[in-house]
Formats: sequence, C-alpha cells, structure tokens
Amino acid sequence: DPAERPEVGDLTGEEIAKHNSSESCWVIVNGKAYDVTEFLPEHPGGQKIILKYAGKDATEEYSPVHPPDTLDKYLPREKHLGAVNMTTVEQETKEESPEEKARQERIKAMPKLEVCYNLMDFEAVARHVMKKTAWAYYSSAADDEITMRENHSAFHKIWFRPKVLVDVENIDMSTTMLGTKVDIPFYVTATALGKLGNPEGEVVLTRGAHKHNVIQMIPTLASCSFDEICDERKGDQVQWLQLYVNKDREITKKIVQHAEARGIKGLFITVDAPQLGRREKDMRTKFDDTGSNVQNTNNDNVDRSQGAARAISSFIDPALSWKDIPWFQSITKMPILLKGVQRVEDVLKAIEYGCDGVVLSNHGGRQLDTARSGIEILAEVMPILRERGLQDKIEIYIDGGIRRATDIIKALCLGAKGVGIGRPFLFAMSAYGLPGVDRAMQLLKDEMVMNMRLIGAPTVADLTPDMLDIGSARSHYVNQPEDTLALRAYDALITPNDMLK
Ligand SMILES: Cc1cc2c(cc1C)[n+](S(=O)(=O)[O-])c1c(=O)[nH]c(=O)nc-1n2C[C@H](O)[C@H](O)[C@H](O)COP(=O)(O)O
Repeated sequence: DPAERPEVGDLTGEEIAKHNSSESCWVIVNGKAYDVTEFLPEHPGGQKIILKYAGKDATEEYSPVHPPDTLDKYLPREKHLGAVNMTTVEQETKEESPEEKARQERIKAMPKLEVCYNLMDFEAVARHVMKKTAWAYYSSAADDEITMRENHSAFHKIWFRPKVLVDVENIDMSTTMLGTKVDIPFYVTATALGKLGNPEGEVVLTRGAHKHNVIQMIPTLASCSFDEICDERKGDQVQWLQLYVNKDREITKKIVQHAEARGIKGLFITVDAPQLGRREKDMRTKFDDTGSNVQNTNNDNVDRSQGAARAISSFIDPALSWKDIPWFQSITKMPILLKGVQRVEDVLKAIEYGCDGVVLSNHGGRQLDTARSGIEILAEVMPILRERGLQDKIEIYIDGGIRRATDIIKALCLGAKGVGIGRPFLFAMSAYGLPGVDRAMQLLKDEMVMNMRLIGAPTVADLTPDMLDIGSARSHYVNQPEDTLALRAYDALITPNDMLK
C-alpha cells in the first residue's frame, strides 16, 4: 500500500528512468514519483508535455502551472509511488540558451525599483526581464487585442469637471466593498498562474494586499493552492474567490463550500468565459516548447483550438446559465457576484436573480475582442439603475485597463463601488517581487490623494457623476480604413507649381 511506503527516498532515478514511454510513464515531482500512464490521455495540456519528462524530474515545468495539491487531489493513491532518492536522479544540465543568457543580462541591468513612477513602468520592465512564456501569458489578449487597448484608452474619453475652493486638506479614500472597509477603492483581481511570473506565486499578492488593506480575489487557476493563499492571510485580511464553474457540479460545490469554510467573503462567478479567448501571443510562445504543442490532434480528447490557455481550462462549463444561480444560492451564504457582465440588461437580470453584485468586465480583453470597456458599460448602466431606483440594490465593480488613480476616480464618480486591477500587479510582482507590488499600490495611493485634491473631492462620497464630462464616452475610435482618393484630392489636382503657371 503506497501509504506504507517509507518517506525516505528508496526509489532510484535509474528505476524511474525505465518508465519513460506512453506504455509506462513515471514522473518525479517535488521528490516523489508518480505513475501517470493512465492519466496521459486525460491531461488537459496534452500528452506530449508529460512524455517529455517521462522517467525524469518534471518539477520545474510542473510547479508554475499546477497548485501543489493537484496530484494529491486528482491522482489515485495507488499511483503515488513514494519518495525518490534524489541523489540517484540525473539532473539535466540545461545548457542556458542564448535567449536565457540575454535575459539574465537584462535582469542585471534592470532599473531600480525607485525609478518606477507609475503602473506602466512595471510593465515596461517586466517585458524585458520575464520569461517569454510568462510575458506572453500575462500580456496577451484575444484576437487583435483591440479591447485590451480600448480598456485603458476608454478612460481618456472621460474628462473631469473639477471643483475649486473646496477644503481638501484631509483626503479620505477609504470605502467598503461587500461590507469590508478598505483603505483604497481597488482590489487585486483574479489572474491565473502567478508562478509563471514569480516562483512564490499568488501569495506575494496576498502579502501586498495585506500591507495596503486591500482585498485579494483568489483565482480558480492559481499556481498556489487555494489553502496556501488562504493560509497566507494575516489578521482580519479579506479575500474573495473567483470561480470558473466546473462541468462536474460536485467539484464546484466542494470548492465553494470549502471556500466559505475558509472565511472567503465573496464568490465571484466568472460568466464571460464559457471558452477561453484565443490569445495568440500565448499560443505562439507555447509552440517554442515542443512538449506543449496543444494544437496536435493525437488521440486525446481536449479541444486544442485555443492554445495552452484553453488546455488548462477544459473543465469550464459552457452550459452555465441563469438557471444555475438559485443552485449557487442554495449551496453557500457568501455574497454571489457575476464577473464579466457587459450590458445593462444582464445587470437588471442579476438584480432579479438576487445577486449581490457584478463586475462589468471583458476579462482584460482576453475573451471577446471588440467588446466594450468596463468604464463605458458603467456609463451605460448607472443612469438606468438610478432611473429605476435600483442603484443600491447591487454593488457594481469594473475592471480592465485601470492604470492610474484618475481611472479609479472616474469609475467611482460614475457609481462603481471599486475597481479590480490585474496585469500591473502581476508585472510588478514578476519584475520586483513583493517590493514591486508594495510600490505599485503605494503609487496608486499617492495618485489618489493628489487627484482627489485636484478635483475638489475630499472623500469617496464626494465623487459624483457631475464631476465628469462623459460626452464622448461612447465614441469608439478605431483606425478607419484610409480613403486615399479623398485624402489626396487637393494634392492630385493642384500642386505648388500649378499655382506658379
Ligand atoms: C492578466 C490576466 C487576467 C486574467 C487571467 C489571467 C491573466 C494573466 N485569468 S485567465 O488566465 O483565465 O484569463 C483569469 C481567470 O483565471 N479568471 C478570471 O475571472 N479572470 C481572469 N483574468 C481577467 C482579470 O480578472 C481581469 O478581468 C483583468 O485582468 C483586468 O484587466 P487588467 O489586467 O487590465 O487590469
């Protein structure tokens, strides 16, 4: 019985190396051996990536993508072969690629943290110091990435109407989100695979969130296990859970009820990803790594048409619909919010179904390209809720493209309770670790104080719709195809020389 196998490594590398094919496939993860032969065809990431490490130590490739308790949770006990005597395992001396050498040089030359003055600076540094696959996964968005760019540029279509001669000596930017008092109206939103950018993963964000008293939304697809992230919480720190709903509702029920038992204060059901978007940057880099060519069609049963991101999310249920909401309300007392709502009709429906809130979001542009920005949808939603006296019936959040405190302030003026921020904290964590996350959050706090002073609003309650001019909020400027005839009319007919004749 594997449970009786001694913890002291008695399996040798030589013995494990014999099981290096699809007929018999053993791998080592974190000093323990596992027989994954029967699991091969079910692996969401395809067989090739596992076979690449058949008979070898797969820990380095495995850890950034899988929470540490994955094998305990999903691989039958009899396949756990016991501890390995790692001194007998031949470690592959990975010849550092020229690309990796160059990356290490860039890391040595990277700017000091103090040089980062805004959230975009972290992205600029991260781009050059992160591993290519990690950069591609975090920075990518769907199709032509128009929505990702629109998410940020949409804030530039909204202008302030500042008040003057208001006493703004004392600024109070605190607010409450789902009843939790926070020091600044943003939360760390759910972004998957934290260990791609930082070996410690999402727990780094937990520490940063604690320091600044902001809420962290734990992703379903975190690299750290859910319990690791909960255990990292300090004092009365608050966390929420972002949920991808599993086709197997029993698994979902277990996750939700365990989260409630662990003191999670909000359940955010992601509703904009019945299938993950097609993120081509992510797909391209995945092809550099022979093992993870998930486009291959060999006899496994997972849709590979959307690249690796799709592969790690094949459990998501595309059949999720409004009729599931009562079921969720029957299995948990946590507040239930829908993350990824993109039209006022669905906000009204969420109120009808008794949801506690929505996040107006397009998933950071990673799903439906040319979907509208969160701030534009907010500008559509709030006047209608106010007209119907429904604005206090539900908490409205937005996320996507928030990079400045002025973006946060615009969202609050329009009526959002708070905003979610994703990539900036990932890039800060990937480039500078916890100090980076800490500085990013502090920069936003400093910007908030300054900008609330400059628009004449000392508290969050003073951030009201009349502080904004949203006249052009709905204009979508995307490069129009050039009409060369019209553009050249004058040049074609009359040239300077003609004038001299
Ligand atoms: C950047 C990023 C975002 C992800 C994300 C992973 C990354 C790297 N992932 S994803 O792999 O499936 O797409 C998630 C996720 O797990 N679940 C989710 O609800 N949103 C996911 N999002 C969307 C995120 O919660 C926010 O909606 C989005 O990041 C906000 O935009 P900014 O990044 O511009 O702040």
